Amino acid sequence: MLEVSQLTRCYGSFKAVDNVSFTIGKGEIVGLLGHNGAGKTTIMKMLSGYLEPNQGTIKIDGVDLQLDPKRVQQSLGYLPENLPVYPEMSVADYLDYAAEIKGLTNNHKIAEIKRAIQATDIGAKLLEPIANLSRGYKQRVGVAQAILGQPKLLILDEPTNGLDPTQTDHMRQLIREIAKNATVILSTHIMQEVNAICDRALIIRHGQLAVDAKLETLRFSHFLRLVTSMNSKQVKTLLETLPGLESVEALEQEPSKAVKTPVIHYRLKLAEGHSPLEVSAVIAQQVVAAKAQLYAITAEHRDLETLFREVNESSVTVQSQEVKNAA
Ligand SMILES: Nc1ncnc2c1ncn2[C@@H]1O[C@H](COP(=O)(O)OP(=O)(O)OP(=O)(O)O)[C@@H](O)[C@H]1O
Repeated sequence: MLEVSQLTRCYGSFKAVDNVSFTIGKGEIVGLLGHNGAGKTTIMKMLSGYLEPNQGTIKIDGVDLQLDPKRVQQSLGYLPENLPVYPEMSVADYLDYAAEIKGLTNNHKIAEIKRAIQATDIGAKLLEPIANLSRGYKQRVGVAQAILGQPKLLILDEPTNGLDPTQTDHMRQLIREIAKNATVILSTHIMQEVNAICDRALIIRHGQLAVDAKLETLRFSHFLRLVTSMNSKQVKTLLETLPGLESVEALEQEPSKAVKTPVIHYRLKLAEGHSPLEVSAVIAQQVVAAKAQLYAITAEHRDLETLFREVNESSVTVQSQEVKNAA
């Protein structure tokens, strides 16, 4: 659906976006994350055709944005960070104007405006001047103009910026609804946002793509929890030979001999490049084959805030295997 290849953009001698490549499939909701100044808005502006890259290409459904900007722009919707809304215009007039710019005409235009009003629930505000709207309603008007014409790709720059918790909730529901028929890329520096609505995260650090992975992959840490009746000596012997494991740590005291079937918790560190599911399956087989009790084996979950901090403070880079394979 969206193919971005080696995208680079400089402001004077400063490289704001540096050789960024990724692809996004149909129906995905992808979060573009990064600290203030990381380069998110610059990427969004290039994806929307508002800003030209110095290098690289952007293709939507195989069509190059630079070679055929009009055609590509008709299939995308863009909510910019700062809405270019005209304060003196009423909501209805503004949507009519936005629909004309998108090339919509006659009955199709009217039907599309109605659909966008309904989807964003702004029917009660149609005759209000935009200047009188709350921040949340302005944002909804911005989304309404972005979804006119049923774009295949929706680019949302900080869609919940400045919204209160209720408005944020509404906006997230709306994005999920829109994603049923479109691919969505949204920028944010709020990790809960990504947790709440995205399938995948791209983390930008100093203009470069540091992480491109599905959320389910990012949430896995490199640790497994094993609960078994085996004592630590048995566990170490059994698991020593497993290539997928780096270390084993017993988390609880060995029980006294008086207890018939001990229950011992272990934390196992996965070796680099090994999938938690794969290694868990092998461990489960080994424990059962040794005729010991297997009470539980689970992957520890990592919180995304920690990952985000690590990525920004160090040189952590993550490219998940699924994403690489899909590319
Ligand atoms: N028009 C411009 N001229 C010069 N420098 C710019 C311009 N626009 C952005 N920059 C710089 O490029 C870098 C990336 O900016 P960008 O707005 O893309 O970051 P961002 O990740 O969207 O940040 P934020 O989260 O604060 O919105 C920043 O260092 C910024 O100061």
